[in-house]
Amino acid sequence: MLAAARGVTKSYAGKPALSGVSLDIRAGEALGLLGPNGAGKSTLLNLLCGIRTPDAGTVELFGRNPREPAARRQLGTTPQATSVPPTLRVRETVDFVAAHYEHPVPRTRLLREFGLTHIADKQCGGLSGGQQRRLLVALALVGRPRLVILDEPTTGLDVEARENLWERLGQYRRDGGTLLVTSHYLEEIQALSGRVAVLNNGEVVADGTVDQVRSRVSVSRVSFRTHLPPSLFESLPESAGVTAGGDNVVTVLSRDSDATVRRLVRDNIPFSGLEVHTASLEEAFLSLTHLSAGPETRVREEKL
Ligand SMILES: Nc1ncnc2c1ncn2[C@@H]1O[C@H](COP(=O)(O)OP(=O)(O)OP(=O)(O)O)[C@@H](O)[C@H]1O
Repeated sequence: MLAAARGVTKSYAGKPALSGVSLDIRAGEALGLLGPNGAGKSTLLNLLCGIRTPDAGTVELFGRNPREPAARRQLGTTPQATSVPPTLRVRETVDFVAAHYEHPVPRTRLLREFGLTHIADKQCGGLSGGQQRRLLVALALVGRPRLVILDEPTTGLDVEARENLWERLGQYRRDGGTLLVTSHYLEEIQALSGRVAVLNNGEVVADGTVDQVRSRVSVSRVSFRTHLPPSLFESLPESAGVTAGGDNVVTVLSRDSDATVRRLVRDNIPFSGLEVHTASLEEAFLSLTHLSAGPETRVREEKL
């Protein structure tokens, strides 16, 4: 195990951000940490990186207290709020960070892998938000860390840059690296990781493979065509959200699709074109964190 939190509690001004959180990060895995805004993801990462200390419980990094510099030697990280030095050039910044490590990735290779070669001579302050983000992730990897912890690495990147970044992180993992990453883009986490932990209100509400998390909530999409108003179906006891599509198609995100179908028939609901599908990870996640009981748009949003 490379890092762990055990029964960790952390409050800010008396308001709990984490309440008894336990999480192990095992060698070689990619763990996606998911959760709505304010769930406690950044707080947990900051504890694991030694930026903050827990009020109760213990945090370990490579078997040590993450506050010890020696514990962080094999850690690569990009906290959410980090910025690059505005007057240094990209290549100078890479060289500066690389100088802290015994066997850094050669600068030209790192810049090439992250698509930064053409801006090597630019001052960091003149980079776009997306270029800065890419540079920060490159810097997290320059020291060939055994564990990389990234807080929302793809925020502000366009689709192509996001894909490139995940490809690069996938390569890091195939090379034997361990990755802990938060993201609001569930599809990305799904593609990258074998394991997902879901945080909500400072507690781990699910932890397992993508399939396990999905089966734990076993949410299905029950779609059918009807002239009745979609809002009518929000009150179904097993409903975790309703969306209305074109052509009078209503989709109920159901925790028990059999019960939903039985109810439609029993209540003589006029419907046609019934389809039942397993929900996406995103929908399962929404159901877990009870967000989906709200307006229908929430179910459709790609970004949580
Ligand atoms: N420095 C701080 N001072 C006071 N409260 C804080 C501080 N940092 C976080 N919090 C609070 O702790 C809770 C958890 O915040 P945290 O940033 O860990 O969540 P998060 O899951 O990372 O959210 P996001 O996805 O928005 O980054 C929130 O209620 C937040 O307002």
